[in-house]
Amino acid sequence: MSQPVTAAGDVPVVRLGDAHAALGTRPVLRGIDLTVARGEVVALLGANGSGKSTAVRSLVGQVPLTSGTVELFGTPLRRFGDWGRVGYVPQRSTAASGVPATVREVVTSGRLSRSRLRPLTGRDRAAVDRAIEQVGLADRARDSVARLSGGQHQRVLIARALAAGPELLIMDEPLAGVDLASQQVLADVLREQVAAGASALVVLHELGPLETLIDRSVLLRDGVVEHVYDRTESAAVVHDPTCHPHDAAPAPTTGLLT
Ligand SMILES: Nc1ncnc2c1ncn2[C@@H]1O[C@H](COP(=O)(O)OP(=O)(O)OP(=O)(O)O)[C@@H](O)[C@H]1O
Repeated sequence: MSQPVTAAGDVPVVRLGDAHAALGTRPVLRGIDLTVARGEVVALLGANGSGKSTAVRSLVGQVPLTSGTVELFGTPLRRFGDWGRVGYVPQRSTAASGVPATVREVVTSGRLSRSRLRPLTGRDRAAVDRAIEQVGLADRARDSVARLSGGQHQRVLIARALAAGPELLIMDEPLAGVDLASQQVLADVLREQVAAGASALVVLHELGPLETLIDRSVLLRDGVVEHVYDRTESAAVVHDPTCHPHDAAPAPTTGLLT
């Protein structure tokens, strides 16, 4: 299985090693190895139920591993506390809530990991404004999130993740059910973040406008890594009907694979 080549001493920003996890009694991750090198954008692909969300949720401590290791920036998760370095965009359906809050309030909550509960400074407020601008919602900052479209709501979640100035973005299906304009906003934001040195792990069903940004794609099937595709293969894998991650078809056997 190909893994990214990293210079000696260049610690991956994400490392899952032989990760096992269960939801209830059901084993969902069955020995996953996954790394994201510094500056890399990795897509996590796979059919519905293959374990993608569980894998990313294990990285942010929402699903405990039954065995194996999780490291962020070279630190085991249990000792990792520098959450300002990580921007997490959960699946929108799980993040939707009935709590009335404005766009600015939701995005500001993403800054708390940096402000560490002290009163917000001018710098904090500027970071929040910048994140809202990055996703093109400056004119909606005072609106209740309840009044936003699905795509706009997704942009709010992305801005919340950006507010802390993260070095690593972990995003769970950020394109799902989102209009094309919002998909393009995400692509532009991600390009900017990567140009500034950030890394990303993105759960996707389609690469869409993110296609040119993806360095590697990791395909999960039934809780294991089935294949890792490099940059050139990644675009083909989601376009090839024989290995579309939506399909529960057998392992791809086309010329894509090496
Ligand atoms: N709370 C739960 N208890 C038991 N099983 C669960 C629970 N939540 C999810 N599962 C099951 O765990 C498996 C993996 O779920 P997961 O959400 O990680 O998959 P996924 O690859 O992200 O799927 P999708 O593309 O549909 O979001 C699925 O079969 C799902 O039905």
